[in-house]
Amino acid sequence: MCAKRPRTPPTSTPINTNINAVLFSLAVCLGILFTIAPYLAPCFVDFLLLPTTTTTLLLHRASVSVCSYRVASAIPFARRFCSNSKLQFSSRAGSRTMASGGAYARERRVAELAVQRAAVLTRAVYSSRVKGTVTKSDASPVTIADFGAQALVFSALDKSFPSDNIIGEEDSADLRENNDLSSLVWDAVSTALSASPGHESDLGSVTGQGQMLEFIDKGGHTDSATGRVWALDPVDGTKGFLRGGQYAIALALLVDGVVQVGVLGCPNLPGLNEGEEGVLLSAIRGQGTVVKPLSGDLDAAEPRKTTMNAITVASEGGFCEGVESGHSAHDVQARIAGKLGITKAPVQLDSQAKYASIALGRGEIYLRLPTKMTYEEKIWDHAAGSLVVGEAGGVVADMYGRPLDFTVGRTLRENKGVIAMPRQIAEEVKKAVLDVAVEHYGPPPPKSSL
Ligand SMILES: Nc1ncnc2c1ncn2[C@@H]1O[C@H](COP(=O)(O)O)[C@@H](OP(=O)(O)O)[C@H]1O
Ligand SMILES: [Mg+2]
Repeated sequence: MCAKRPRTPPTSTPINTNINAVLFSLAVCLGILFTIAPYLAPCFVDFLLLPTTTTTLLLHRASVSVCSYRVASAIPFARRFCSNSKLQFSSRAGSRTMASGGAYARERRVAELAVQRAAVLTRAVYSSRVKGTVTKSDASPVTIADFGAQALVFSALDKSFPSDNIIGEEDSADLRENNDLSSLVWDAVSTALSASPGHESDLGSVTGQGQMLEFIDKGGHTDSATGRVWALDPVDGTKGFLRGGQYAIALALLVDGVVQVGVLGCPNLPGLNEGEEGVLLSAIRGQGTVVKPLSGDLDAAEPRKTTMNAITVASEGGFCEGVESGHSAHDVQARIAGKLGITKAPVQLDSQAKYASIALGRGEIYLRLPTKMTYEEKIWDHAAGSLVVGEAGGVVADMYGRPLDFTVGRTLRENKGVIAMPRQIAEEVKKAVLDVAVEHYGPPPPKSSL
């Protein structure tokens, strides 16, 4: 696992920086002009009433001090003006890049392209007989697809955002102990690279097996609260992937512990057009959620805005849950659904395809109640999905109604369970979940003692 990486320098381009500087200066001048104009009048009076009298002297002094105060206050005015105009200044978090599409447009584009390229690999492994499954120390499975997709996405992050930190689900320990498996992963990576040429200036490449292992190990960062941190689940829902069910490639950018960009590639969800398979959802905080087909030229594809079903009572909706009964408590979820008057049978889907489905309006509520209170949800299982739903008009919380806290490292240790639903029914659902949760698991543990 890699050591802590250096602090993130701004990644804005010089052109953007220059534009910002010119606009900032203009705004300062405007601020000065508008704010000191009323106070210039006494100066003219002063000039006209020569020789100077005590009264005009006082007036003059007052106007000069008010003017200097106003000039000073023109700076924050300019800052506010520019930030309202979505022009950005370097922040403590380092930077956000600006492109024609606004803040974080470049991060979203690179993330989409990286997820799409990773999906080429996962799809090939999905339809291959050889999956190279090994069991990790936590008893969960990992495959050629998980390792290969992680190598491809991290090569893109390394190329486009070399100073950013990364939290990734996998590391290369199993591959370093097993050269046959490592060779199979390299075969999959090199095949996917040849099958999806282009965009090397953004996505980089992987030049050999050694570099592949190095890329896989770039995801060992532990501090999720500071600066720019990418969180990746290369194959979320590995059990679903192996079973022939749903899975997702989930990539998110956190800035100072807040998810700003989320991208979900869901190769097995029904596509946007008849006969198509796979969707690519992406969200930038404050800019909504859009969807594109997962295959094809992403730069040419028109992003389609997506919003959740704005139902006003929960009983009108349906809920989805995971397939694995070991990952969420189906019986508790059924009780909550009953309390809400939901009559439709639950839709079971693996992975963050659940977040994607409700963001696409193909369902309304997502319930994930813990099977054991000691389990800590992983940030890569929720970072991208929670923003995709939040920006599609949804609310994501834990079972006690608390917002997900992405600032506490690689897990969501301050939260228990996860629920997501349209904003319009959030209070109703949160209350029902809280009642059942308190009854079943006990009252919410105080923060930091979980
Ligand atoms: N006991 C448990 N409770 C909740 N989630 C668990 C769990 N054990 C594993 N998981 C997580 O559940 C994820 C899959 O979610 P779902 O059940 O919704 O498909 C897994 O992601 P990976 O498949 O990436 O390991 C894993 O991180
Ligand atoms: Mg996962």
